Amino acid sequence: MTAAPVTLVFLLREDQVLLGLKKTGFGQGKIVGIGGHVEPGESTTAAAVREVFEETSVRVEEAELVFRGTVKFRFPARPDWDMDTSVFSATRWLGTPVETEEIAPQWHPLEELPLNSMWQDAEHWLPALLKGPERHFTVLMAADSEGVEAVSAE
Ligand SMILES: Nc1[nH]c(=O)nc2c1ncn2[C@H]1C[C@H](O)[C@@H](COP(=O)(O)OP(=O)(O)OP(=O)(O)O)O1
Repeated sequence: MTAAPVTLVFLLREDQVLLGLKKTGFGQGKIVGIGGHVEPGESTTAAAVREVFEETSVRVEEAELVFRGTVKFRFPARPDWDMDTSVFSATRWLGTPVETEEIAPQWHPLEELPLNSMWQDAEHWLPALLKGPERHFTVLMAADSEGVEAVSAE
């Protein structure tokens, strides 16, 4: 089965990052990054812009997106959940994040990421992608599709 292309966009202001409490669907109840599926025929950056707007009402220009790397999520017990994630950040946008049906946006200090409330794999890739140069990770999920079996980085 082919992994679905998805995006994550991390808005950065001073020493904070915008995350959100996922209220519905995949990852419900977890604090997650803003993003979602790339639609057929859509570019990755266009999908990133659309998902930020749909989930937070914030407008980001495609030109403001900085590519930070990739994360491949592999769910051996649920191959239909496999995703190939393109990760972006942005420091300029229009508007203030507002709660939507899908996400309650929250600013978090970069030095105090809410890793205990996120997907268990986030600690392995999120701090590195937010801070460092471009990186490429593969996350192999455990059989329960919650724990982490292995993480590799290029
Ligand atoms: N193991 C994992 N750890 C993590 O931190 N984020 C993960 C993850 N597996 C998937 N994701 C993220 C990547 C992507 O941004 C998001 C996919 O979420 P959604 O299903 O909510 O996508 P959409 O917003 O397109 O929603 P739908 O249109 O309702 O499918 O989940």
